[in-house]
This record gives sequence, structure tokens and C-alpha cells, in this order.
Amino acid sequence: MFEQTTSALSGRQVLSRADINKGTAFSIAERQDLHLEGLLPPSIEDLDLQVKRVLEHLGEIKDELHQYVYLIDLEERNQTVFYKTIMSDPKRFIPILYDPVVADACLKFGHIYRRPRGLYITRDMKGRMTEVLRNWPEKDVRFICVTTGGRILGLGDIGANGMGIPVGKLQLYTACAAVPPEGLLPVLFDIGTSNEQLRNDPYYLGTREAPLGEEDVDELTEEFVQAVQEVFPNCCLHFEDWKGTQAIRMLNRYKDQILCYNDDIQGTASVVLAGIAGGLNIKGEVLKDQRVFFYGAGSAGTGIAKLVKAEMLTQGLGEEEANSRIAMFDVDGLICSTRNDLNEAQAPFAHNVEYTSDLVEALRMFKPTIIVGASTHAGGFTQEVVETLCEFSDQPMIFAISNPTFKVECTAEQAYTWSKGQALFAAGVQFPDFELNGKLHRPGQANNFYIYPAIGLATYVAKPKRLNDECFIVAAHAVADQINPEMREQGMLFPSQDNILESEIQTATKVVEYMFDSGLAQVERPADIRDWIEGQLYTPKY
Ligand SMILES: O=C([O-])CC(=O)C(=O)O
Ligand SMILES: [Mg+2]
Repeated sequence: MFEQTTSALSGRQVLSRADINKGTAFSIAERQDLHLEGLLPPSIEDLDLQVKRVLEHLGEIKDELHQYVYLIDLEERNQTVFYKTIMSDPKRFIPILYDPVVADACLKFGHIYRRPRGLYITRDMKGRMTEVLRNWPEKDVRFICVTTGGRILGLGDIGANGMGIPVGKLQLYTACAAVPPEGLLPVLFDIGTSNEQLRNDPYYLGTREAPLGEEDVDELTEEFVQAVQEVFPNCCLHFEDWKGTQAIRMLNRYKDQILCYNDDIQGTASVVLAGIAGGLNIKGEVLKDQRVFFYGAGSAGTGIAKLVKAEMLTQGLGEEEANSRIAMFDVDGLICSTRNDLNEAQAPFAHNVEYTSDLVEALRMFKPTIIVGASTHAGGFTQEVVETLCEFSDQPMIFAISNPTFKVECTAEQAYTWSKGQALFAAGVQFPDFELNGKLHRPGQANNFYIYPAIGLATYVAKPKRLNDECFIVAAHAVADQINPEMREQGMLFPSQDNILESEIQTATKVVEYMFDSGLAQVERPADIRDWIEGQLYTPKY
């Protein structure tokens, strides 16, 4: 990259390009060649020392949001130092660049704003989207992460403030799975926002209008999707944090047409399936014998239910039997056949039972062995709920995936304490380890970042025509297979984040194998897939 571009650039231009800037690490010869002499302090440093300085500085910033701001600034000065820093300690930095701190960064987006990132697509660009996409300087875009901001994490509609999410998601493609950063493009698809408080905030940076109606959104999306095909023909579209019904509709419309996926539906489903598989390995049980209860039936909840059902079918259950092992409960109560407000994703799980709006009563009727909270209802899993779950299973599995932290259905400490140490627990954010009666419990983080960076890496190397649900099922099992007996002993449902790159490579390797076996891959099959992947990884170095 550097060799190709330096001939045209010199002096301050070089220093202001984060992808080629080495700052104080430019050698004497480079300083002479690039007309950098005098523009840098005389000391010549190496990357390790630059990273040490960053770590020292970060250590002095107590507030996590300000650590986030510092890191984003760093990325815009020197991409290599940024990724070297993040990849040196992923467990520490994932929660800062991503959930939960990114939630705070999104809420305050207009207030902490420094420089533009990615692309903003607005309604007035209708008819001109190819032109606008061509404004992006990188021509070989391989992934676009696009959000409307219509449902950011558990925060609801925050419009253009949602840009923090595609930025953060794509950073994790690189930080977790070493996908080269240059082909990653965050997009905020600004259809307006229903958030009046934001529209009245003088610092709000998006379109100050109510959201477009569904028909207009569909038309605008269609133009955007086709423009992406034309301008970036090798691009995979990653849909993120669109409003639930829109998310489901877009995925259904485009999944067989273009290379795309929805992380909230398929990525989240895959990671929960991975956690369930990990938990079942601990218990020595199989999925087809479980009863799975969903608290929250939006795009995440129904996406997980669909994948759980698909897996039950592969284990030999019939359609009806699989449906009967899954139940859902949303803000309006138990999803049952007398309800007439259900969407197509919820309908298969509406059983012929008596309606109740009481969660504990619904649990008593259904007797689940696994509960998945994707409700954004903070504290929805009360002590009574957890104690009730313990009546149906010695080791109930509890997934409380609503995020950020202040939206979680219950904390790890609550799950372990109320279940007297019996629960197998994971949340959408990482809770600290918890000791109860001398036993250490290690809660998992059931977050889609175990999945989508690996799917991204697999897609980057194998260039599949399409991504199907099977890719996400394969990824889920690859993650679950990484839990060794010692980790099982501590109740771990997910691999450790210390070694996230290794985990994502293992997952990507399995997904790539599947892509070749199923004929999805569009490149020649290499002799050794893992080796071949390793040869294409991004490494932060000069
Ligand atoms: O970003 C995360 O942490 C998980 C996610 O996709 C969401 O909550 O929408
Ligand atoms: Mg999301």
C-alpha cells in the first residue's frame, strides 16, 4: 500500500493519511524521500514504542467514553498504531470500541463529533446514488456495514447518531478477524428519525425529519442496493440495526439476490446457537430435547428462534414438533394463536394455549430449559423468573442479550445468586467473573462479534456468491467446538476474548470449508484452507 501511494504524496499529505502514516517511525531515508524532514521530531521510534505511549496515555484517561474518543482520533492519525494497540489486548479494548461504550458514544454522537467517517446517504440523493458512492476514495470496497439508526442496540431510534455502530462493527472485522481495513465502508442510511429530542438537539448531525414511510424506504434502499452492485461489485452488504420489521423485510428481499446478511438476525442467532451448543456440551444433552423460551420477539428473538428450529430439524424433529419446543413472549404477553398482531417470523411459534401477560405464568405453562432475553427490558428476569427456571432444569441456560449494560434482563451476579450457582449464563455484554460459595463462574458474552468478523473473513477470502443460514449454523458450531473441558468446568459458553483472532480464524476456516463444499465459494479451493486464510490476514506493521 505504502509503496504504491508514496510516489504521488509527500510532506504533510503523507502525515495526514492515517493508512500510510508512520509518524515518528519514518526512517531517515523515508523522511528524505517523502519531504518529511523537519516535519517530525528528530527521534526515530518503532511501532512498539508508539503503542506503549498510547497505552500510557490511555491509562491516564479514567473515563471510558474519552478513551473511545482518543482511540478514534488515533485511528484517524495512524491506523497501524491503532490496530496494533487494539489487537494487543482485545479483551480490554472490545468493550471500549464496541458494546457497551460505543452505546454512549452513539448517544452523544453530535456532541463528541470530530471528523466525518464513512458515507451518509440521504433522501435528497435519490436518483444520484451511484454518483455519491463514487465519492468514496477506495474503489475496491469489500464490505459495507449499513444502518438507518432506526434501532441501535437496545437504544431505539437514534437516527444519524447510529453511525458509531457501522464504524465500530467494521473496526472489529479487522481487530478480531484481521480483515484488511482498506475495503471496509461504514454507511449511515439517513431516512430521518422519530426521535424528537434528537431532532431538536442543536448538535444533531442527521436529517431533521420524521422517518420516511415504508414504501419510500424500500425504494431508496433498492436504489442504494443496486448502486452498490454497480460501484462496488465485490462488496458484501452487512445490514445492522435497522428497525425490526424493516430488517426482516430487507433480509428476505435481498438474501437470495445479492451477497448480504443481517448481523442482528443471523449473527445474533448464530452466537446464541453457539452458546446453546456450548451449554449442551456441558450438560451432555442435545437441542432437540430442549424447550426454548424467548423473552422479546423482535428481529433478534425471531432470528434466533428460526436458527434454533433449523437445528432441531437437522436433529430429526418434524416441523410441528420443533415449533412446539419454542415459545415467545413480547411486550404484549405470550405469543399464542389468539393474537392477531403477529408477523410472519413470530406466527410459527404461536401455540394453541391460553394467553397470559404474566411471564412467570407463561414459564410455568411451557417449562423451558433455555431462556433467551432479547427484549431491551432491563431487569425483566427477576428473582422469581430465575427461581422458576430452576424448577424445570438443574442447569437452566439463561441468555440475557439486551444491551448496553443498563438494558440487560439480569446480571451475571443475579443469575448465579438466584439460581444458587446452577445457571449457565451469558449476556450481550461482558460481566466480570463471579465467585459463589467458593466456585468461580465465568459468564459468557453472547455477542455477535464472535460470528460476524469470522463470516467477514470467510467472505473476504472465499468470495461466495451468497451467504445462507447454513454459513451461520456452521459458524455457531465452530465457536462451540472451541470450548475445552476445562472451560466447560467453569461454565464457559464462549471462547476467551484474549485470543479472539485465533478463535475467529478457526471459525472462518470451518465456514470457508462449508463454502467450498456447498459450491458457494467463487475462487479455487486451496490445498490447506487455514494456511491460505493466514496468508491473507492484515497485520498491523510498517
Ligand atoms: O452490537 C452489539 O453489541 C450487538 C448487536 O448487534 C445489537 O445489539 O444490535
Ligand atoms: Mg446490532
